[in-house]
Amino acid sequence: MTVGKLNGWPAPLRPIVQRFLPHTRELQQAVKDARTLIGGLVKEREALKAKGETPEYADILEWLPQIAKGRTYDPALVQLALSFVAIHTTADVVGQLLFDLIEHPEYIQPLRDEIITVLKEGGWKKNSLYNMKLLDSVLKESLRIRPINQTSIQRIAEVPITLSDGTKLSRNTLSIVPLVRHWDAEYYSDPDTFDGYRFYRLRQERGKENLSQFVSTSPDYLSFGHGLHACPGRFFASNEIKIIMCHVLLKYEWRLLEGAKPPQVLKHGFSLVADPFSSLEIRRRQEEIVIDNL
Ligand code: HEM
Repeated sequence: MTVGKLNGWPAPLRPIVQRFLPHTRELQQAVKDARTLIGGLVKEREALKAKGETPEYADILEWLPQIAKGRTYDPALVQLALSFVAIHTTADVVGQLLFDLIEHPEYIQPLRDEIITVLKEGGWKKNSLYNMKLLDSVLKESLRIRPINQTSIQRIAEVPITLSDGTKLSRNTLSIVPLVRHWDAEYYSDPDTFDGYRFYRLRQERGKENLSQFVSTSPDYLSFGHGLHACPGRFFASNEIKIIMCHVLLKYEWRLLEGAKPPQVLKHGFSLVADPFSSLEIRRRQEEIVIDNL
């Protein structure tokens, strides 16, 4: 939003305007707060290490020095950037899925049945999440039809390069890869129709099991990018979203407020955002099995 507001100003004025816009001032304050919090944590750890104590932390603050290999970095900015790419994406995917299931309630009972069967058999194990194949398929279909961005891959050529089709890119050229295949009948039959079983069926086909999972990427499915820089957080996101949906599906029912307009995807630049203006009514239901303590 803030970038959008700033881009409304001519480029030479932006360094000046950014000091006065309420949105940018708020963000600058958030960065300051993050530096105080994270800087404090870094100092605390340094003090412990100086005393000879070597507690083990498995987090980005500990990994950063190894990754940086001597380059300078701001731990607060790294943490903020990571939180941004990890949280808003996951939350948006869950939000969109709730809307999709309102539009396609026929998937709700089969999804509940699958969750109950799998969790009864295997409990909360990673393998159980793998076995939620309909949930995996519904999620993948939701993110196929409505990815979080129309262009998942964006790159700047650091050196002049000629692509395999002969296209020449000069240094500093920005290239983007649009997700057009997601909506192309050559790659997906009836591409505009939400088919929650689409990838479930493909997983049954010999040789397509691995290609058709939520976390799989390919030139035909770019919601997580593809190749060397494909989203490394997608495995975590997949497990996280499935666990959230197990709780949501078994414990709640939801619908749009009476008379509300169907949710509209908000287009913001290349971003596609689950309708932030839509309100839902949510009601607790009696779950068939208690999943909290499995
Ligand atoms: C459903 C949720 C998510 C979606 C749809 C998503 C999508 C994406 C996309 C499209 C990219 C760009 C890939 C490219 O440039 O080729 C990306 C990169 C990245 N994502 Fe995610 N992401 C999600 C969740 C997460 C989570 C939970 C984390 C961290 C825990 C994460 C960490 C990252 C990082 C670090 C990159 C940069 C990778 C690189 O440049 O090498 N993402 N993600």
